[in-house]
Amino acid sequence: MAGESFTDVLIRHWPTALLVIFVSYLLKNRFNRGLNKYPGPLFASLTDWWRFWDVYRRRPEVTHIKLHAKHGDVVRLGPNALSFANPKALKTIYGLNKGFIKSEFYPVQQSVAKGQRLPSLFSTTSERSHSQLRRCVNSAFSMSTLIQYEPFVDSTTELFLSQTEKIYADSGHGCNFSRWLQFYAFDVIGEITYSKRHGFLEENRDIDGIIDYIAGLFDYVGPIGQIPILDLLFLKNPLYLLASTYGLIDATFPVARFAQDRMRERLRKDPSSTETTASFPPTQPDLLSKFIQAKTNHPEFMTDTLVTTMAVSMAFAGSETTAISLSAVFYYLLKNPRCMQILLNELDTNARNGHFKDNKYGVVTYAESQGLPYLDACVKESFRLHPAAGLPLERVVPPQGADIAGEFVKGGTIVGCSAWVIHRRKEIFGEDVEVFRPERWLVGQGKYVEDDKEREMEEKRIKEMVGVMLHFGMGSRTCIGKNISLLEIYKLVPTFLRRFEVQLESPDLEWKLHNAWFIRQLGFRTTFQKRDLVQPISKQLS
Ligand code: HEM
Repeated sequence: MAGESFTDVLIRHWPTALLVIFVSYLLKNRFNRGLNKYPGPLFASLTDWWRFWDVYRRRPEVTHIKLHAKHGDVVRLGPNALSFANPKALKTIYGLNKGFIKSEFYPVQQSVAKGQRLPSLFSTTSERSHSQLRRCVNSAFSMSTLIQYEPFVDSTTELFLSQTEKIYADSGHGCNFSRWLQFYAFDVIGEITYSKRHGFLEENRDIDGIIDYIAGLFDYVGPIGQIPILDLLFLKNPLYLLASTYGLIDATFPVARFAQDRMRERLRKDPSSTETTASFPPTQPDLLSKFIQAKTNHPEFMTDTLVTTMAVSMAFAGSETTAISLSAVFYYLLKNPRCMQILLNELDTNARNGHFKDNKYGVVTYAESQGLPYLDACVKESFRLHPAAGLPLERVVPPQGADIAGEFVKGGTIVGCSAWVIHRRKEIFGEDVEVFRPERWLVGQGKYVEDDKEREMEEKRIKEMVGVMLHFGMGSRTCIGKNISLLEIYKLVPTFLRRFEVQLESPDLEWKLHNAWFIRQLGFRTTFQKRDLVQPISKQLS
């Protein structure tokens, strides 16, 4: 034994040595940055595989709600990850200039074209390039620009209505409504971005498998994003990307391919440059034309690759999320016939009073939809109960550490809030947080309020609810496409309900939720019957 070197001892006792290393690793994780003081599942404090497994089982939002109900406002979800349920945490974690950056969860979502990662506005963790890019493209998403996109939404909406009538209402066939709404949302984004629909609605199928591809990617992103380094073994494997760069395999995402084709159609090569300039501007400015304009305005920053990335990320960030939110509004209305009836009354009364201009096809303008308070309450209530993003929006605490809702958290810790948890805070939203009750968004809860003081208090109550809603995120990384999605939702819901009577195929069945970062709904099947469009009284009299 004497004279035996340390290496010899290690080799001879390798099982014990491995065990010691493993236990030390777990203990290091357990006491990481002093996070052992926070409650949560024991396994979560030892390894990120706990949250990987939880997300992989597809209902992590239920776990998060239960954990916060059991342990309170701060729960440990990983060796280096905390979830906050206190709405006071929102301002610190997502507030402007607070120094919190997106975690490594986000780059897992980067798409790939010709072997190159495409860091997008959504997925970049660099605050510097994010703010530069956001400045370049912000105006394309402003409220005042919105009006330019309305004709695109109208044209896809008219197709959606006629196809619904032809394929479902006339035949009496049942419809996978969430899928049908996915086709709608993807086609609208195609039209707003490129003035060209992907063609899902025309053909009633997932063309080039684009929708299933994106769904599969989100299925991947959810769990892999809990241990982001795993991404280097799979989709961002350096060898795979290298092979793709040299054209040995094609790792280009189908949505990226669609975008590249549209870019080629739109652009011509400037002979004096390797970059491109716009050639065939569309008659109606679309997002792509605005991104190309941003390149002309900011040549020092915007490149062709960034223009393509912006276009691709519109489909990634804007289609599934909008489809999910549309499904939620229809589903909750169908499950709550009382609310559906109030909304139908609101639509029919307004139609009789001549509020809507289009009484042939029933398409409601965005401006008209803003005069429908019960519709507004139903949309807000759906966003509250079913926010599309189903995981905490992760951020990394700046190096100096930060005080978050009364807790000092060390720099480098991953922190976040989940909209599914925040939107169920009883002190903000009321005791009945699990109930779909649009009236909570109305002054006086839908009853007439005479007293000014009471009205003021009611407005304050609603403002407080609005202030903590996290469905579009918050702060500098808040959803840039919010106005576009609201344009779609506020137009489609009333338009569709004017034209069709919607029924659940099996009223007693619940839908099934599938949390793949965004929470898709499965098994939401409906039937449609044509409704006679309610006409203005003036027209009926003449
Ligand atoms: C109801 C529909 C939508 C929902 C619920 C939604 C939700 C969100 C959320 C929660 C974030 C913040 C993510 C985070 O902080 O981690 C976000 C960011 C973003 N969304 Fe949306 N979104 C919707 C529609 C859209 C649309 C239609 C587009 C594009 C046309 C879009 C493009 C983006 C982009 C580019 C970002 C990143 C913004 C940035 O970091 O500056 N979204 N969205």
